[in-house]
Amino acid sequence: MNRHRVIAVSIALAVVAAVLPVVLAAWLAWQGALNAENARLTNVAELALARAERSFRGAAQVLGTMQATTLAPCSEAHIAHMQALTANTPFIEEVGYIAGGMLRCSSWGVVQTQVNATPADFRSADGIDVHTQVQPLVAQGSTMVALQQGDYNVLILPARLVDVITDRDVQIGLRASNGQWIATSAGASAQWLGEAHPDWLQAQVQGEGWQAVAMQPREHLRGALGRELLWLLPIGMLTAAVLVAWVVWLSRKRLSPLAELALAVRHEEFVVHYQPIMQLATGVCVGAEALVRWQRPDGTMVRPDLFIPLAEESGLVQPITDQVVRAVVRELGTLLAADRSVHIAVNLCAEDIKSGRILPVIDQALHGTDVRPEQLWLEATERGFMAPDSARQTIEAARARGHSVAIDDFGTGFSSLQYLQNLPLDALKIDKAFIDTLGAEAATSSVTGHIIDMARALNLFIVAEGIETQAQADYLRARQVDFGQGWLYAKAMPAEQFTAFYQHCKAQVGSGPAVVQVARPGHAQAGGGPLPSAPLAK
Ligand SMILES: Nc1nc2c(ncn2[C@@H]2O[C@H](COP(=O)(O)O[C@H]3[C@@H](O)[C@H](n4cnc5c(=O)[nH]c(N)nc54)O[C@@H]3COP(=O)(O)O)[C@@H](O)[C@H]2O)c(=O)[nH]1
Repeated sequence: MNRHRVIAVSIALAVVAAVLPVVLAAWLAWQGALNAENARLTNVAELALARAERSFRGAAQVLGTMQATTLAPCSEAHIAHMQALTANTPFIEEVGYIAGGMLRCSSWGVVQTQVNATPADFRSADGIDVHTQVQPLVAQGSTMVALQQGDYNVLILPARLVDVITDRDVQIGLRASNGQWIATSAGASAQWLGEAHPDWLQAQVQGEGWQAVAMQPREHLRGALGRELLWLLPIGMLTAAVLVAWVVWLSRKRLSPLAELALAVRHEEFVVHYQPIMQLATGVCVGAEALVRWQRPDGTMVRPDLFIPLAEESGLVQPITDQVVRAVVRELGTLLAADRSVHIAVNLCAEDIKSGRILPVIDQALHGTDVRPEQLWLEATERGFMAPDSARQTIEAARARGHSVAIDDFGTGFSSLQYLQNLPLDALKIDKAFIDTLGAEAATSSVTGHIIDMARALNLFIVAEGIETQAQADYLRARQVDFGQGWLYAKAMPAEQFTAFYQHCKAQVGSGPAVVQVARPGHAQAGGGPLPSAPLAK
């Protein structure tokens, strides 16, 4: 993913991270309010049902008591008994005695009135007939519910059945299991309660033979929603803030140079350019230095001095070196196999010189190819040789395989001449900074001569880096410096161009001797003896 896509995806994620928790909090608050109001409404319906069941139980007891009485019907004692039961049983308005289709007497006294012989609306489970719309014969007024068993009935004021303390606009209804409405709270109608109303919440509770219904306007939810939002919204906003911070942190991490470099390593976004190395005395091209470049997906090329330090710091330089080694064999394998006088110098990091990790990697890259180890030179800066014991082991192992080893950027680090003398190196590359001073009358220009003398004393091949002028080349040739590279000859170029450059050079001035020799003499003494894998005889 390129930078722009990462930024676009990060922005999209940040928006989602900011909005989603808040929307979720609002939805949870809505659900919480809905649940709370439904629970409240269910509670009201349960209370109404309990109250109705209590009333019916009381009425059934009264009916049972009256049927068991042996008092003479409508006698004073009989009427007094009905009055006492009416007074002592909550919810009951009247107890009546019916015989021969006439209400003979009731808790009000002797009546003797014809009773409408309408069939009961339903019969309860315990055999009591229930008439829901009864106009009392004695106490004229509101319609009552009449419960009748045998010769007795009791009248109940329906509103009392659902008389639960609740909000004013909560409406309650009670109906039998056959759907027959028995009672509704004040202001509510059975018909209205039986219909669906989208602006109202409804709760139903089923009892044994009865069902209580409670309804309230949805606008009640507003208060409950406000209460839920009060604690859920801050949590949602806090979560959103944490998520947005996390997305920002992730995207910054992903956009960090290190993350980009790690991705480049994973996607193998590196290309190798080759800067020709020339024999100064003859102008023969003897090989090239492999120099890595990072080619980003958008095509831009990143210079190694911009990412190699970070790669070294993070350890990513090792997989980069591996990719360079593989690229060299892949791109120049044919040239190297066809012409043994060509060598390619590969830059190693300090860690690889210390550990020797790179050697089996090179073995594997060369395996199955016709490229000889002698054609791969290994370069490392002075930093790589700071731990002389481990460096010595790696150099010896490399040389035993046939590679030549050079110290790169010589003079810019903290080389100790003592360990330099004791390391079995093949070549020394003089840093461009010293070549730049040649002919400039600078104080450091005299140092260049001393470096050349010292390298010669150690019997090392000398390679001068960054030759830009003919005067520099002339000076170096006069001082018998072996090889040179720099813009005077050529800049680093892709493999194909280098192959063409080499072939052209070879056609003009010929090639050097083979770097692969039949019997390779050992390094008699570090820094002193004959050089084993020299590309050209000294
Ligand atoms: N560990 C690894 N380091 C690597 C690898 N590839 C390169 N590098 C190191 O990166 C540094 C910068 O390299 P680069 O930008 O490629 O520059 C090289 C030459 O292009 C440049 N050069 C050569 N001749 C001239 C010249 O005449 N003038 C001029 N201004 N510049 C010139 O010098 C660099 C060569 O450096 P050196 O390696 O010291 O020979 C650099 O330190 C590379 O080492 C890699 O694969 N691994």
